[in-house]
Amino acid sequence: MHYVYEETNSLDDRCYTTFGLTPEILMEHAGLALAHAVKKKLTCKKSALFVCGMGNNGADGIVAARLLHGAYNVSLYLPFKIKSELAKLQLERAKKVGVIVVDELIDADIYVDALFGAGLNRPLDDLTCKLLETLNAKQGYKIACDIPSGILSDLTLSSVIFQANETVTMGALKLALLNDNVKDAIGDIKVANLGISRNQYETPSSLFLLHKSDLRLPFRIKKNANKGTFGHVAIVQGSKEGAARLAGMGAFHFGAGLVTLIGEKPKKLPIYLMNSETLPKNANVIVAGMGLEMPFDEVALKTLLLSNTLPLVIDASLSQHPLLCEIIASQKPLVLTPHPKEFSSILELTCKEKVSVEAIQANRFAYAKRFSLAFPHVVLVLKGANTIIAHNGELFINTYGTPALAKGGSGDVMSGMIGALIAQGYTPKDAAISGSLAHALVSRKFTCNNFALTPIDICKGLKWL
Ligand SMILES: NC(=O)C1=CN([C@@H]2O[C@H](COP(=O)(O)OP(=O)(O)OC[C@H]3O[C@@H](n4cnc5c(N)ncnc54)[C@H](O)[C@@H]3O)[C@@H](O)[C@H]2O)[C@@H](O)CC1
Ligand SMILES: Nc1ncnc2c1ncn2[C@@H]1O[C@H](COP(=O)(O)OP(=O)(O)O)[C@@H](O)[C@H]1O
Ligand SMILES: [K+]
Repeated sequence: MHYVYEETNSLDDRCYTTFGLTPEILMEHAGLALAHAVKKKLTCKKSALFVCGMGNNGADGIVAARLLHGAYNVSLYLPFKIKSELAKLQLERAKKVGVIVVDELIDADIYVDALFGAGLNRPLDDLTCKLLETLNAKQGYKIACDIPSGILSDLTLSSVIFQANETVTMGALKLALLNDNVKDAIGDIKVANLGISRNQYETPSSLFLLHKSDLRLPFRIKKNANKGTFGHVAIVQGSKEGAARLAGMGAFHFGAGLVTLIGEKPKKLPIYLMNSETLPKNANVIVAGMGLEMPFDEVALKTLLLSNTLPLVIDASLSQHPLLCEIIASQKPLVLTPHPKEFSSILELTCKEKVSVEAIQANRFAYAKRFSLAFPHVVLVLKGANTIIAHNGELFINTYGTPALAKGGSGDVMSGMIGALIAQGYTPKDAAISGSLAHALVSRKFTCNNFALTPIDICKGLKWL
């Protein structure tokens, strides 16, 4: 996993004060990384246009244009009067080496957005939005310098954002690139070294971007084993039977030795899933909430969930029921797996905070972090295009999910998978991280049309991870 930062100015400052680097050294490296990314897409016949703003983001673009000029067909477009001293200096240098400055948005094969970066602290005005719209409408490969213009430093968005195929971000990963609402605008992210290795540039952070290598699959190492070795997942069945069945399949396919659905005998049940009216004695985790329609027998459910010490995975309707407060108050090991609407209910129930889904989605990180600090024993899996696993103030961000997962039932499967890992001895936090990663990575394994993936495919795909 890699650290992620709300802001990187303090990391730049540390380079100056601790390592004796200068803003110019950092900028030369930022420009070099940007030039490198442009060069990869430029053949001798192709052209690149650097659209540069008035600040240091623009200055990075000017440096990159200077580095490429002579060997490649590049030009600069500067729609605003240059403000920053460094940008003025870089422009002077670029002109001295003969970089062409054009006075309109000309056609090119590659467009570089170096208009605004980390300094964008208020929404763009109409004129700039129009400029971005025109730029977005152009054919060609699009590269954003540091952050696509239009994403503000506080994670709010302008009405238009540069739509990048690729973002070359300076020094370290920024949280602003990882919110759900910019997933379509950032393209692939590359992190540029700024004259010092990334390890040295970075300081510890409580925010992490998960990597494939963080996935720990529940391989069976022990040879002298039996089904009991791999745990028993109990899944509470609701009136919508299919949901618990999918969770059960997710659990079984992800290595649980035994899986029992608790409730009336369902009409259809995969042959490997068991059914019981009561909690099996050897169950070691309970998964509940999916398919549970109100009203349900609250007293019976409360007894089932709270009259034992088993860890819980709570999903769907239970996120919206007052019983959740008692579950949290019980201090049992607990994983919550809400989507944003369910998380809105959780916040209202537990923090007495009415927060709309839109407000949550605008800054998922802040709400997830606040909740996890308020309830440090709870692991929150806030689902979305980029799922967040929050625990005691730490956020782990999983960006591997794809829209193939946007289908009824895929969340049920993931809750079952997390239950399976807890049953096999993972801590709730590790189970949430590996369960979420496996769920997302499976969606990338299928080469079928992405509209066709089903929750059952997710279960089946686990065997190929
Ligand atoms: N040492 C440094 O400072 C480094 C800076 N770097 C680059 O510098 C960028 C940050 O540069 P700046 O701080 O100059 O900021 P930007 O270049 O992102 O923005 C320029 C200026 O625009 C103004 N502004 C903010 N919102 C606006 C709006 N809605 N409409 C019009 N103007 C607005 C602000 O006053 C800001 O200073 C980074 O994103 C990165 O690309 C890199 O070169 C690495 C080193
Ligand atoms: N666009 C997307 N990109 C990545 N993952 C997605 C996307 N849409 C949905 N998902 C994932 O699919 C799952 C959907 O879960 P959920 O909304 O609870 O569905 P259900 O309750 O029907 O099972 C979540 O894990 C979510 O992160
Ligand atoms: K930019």
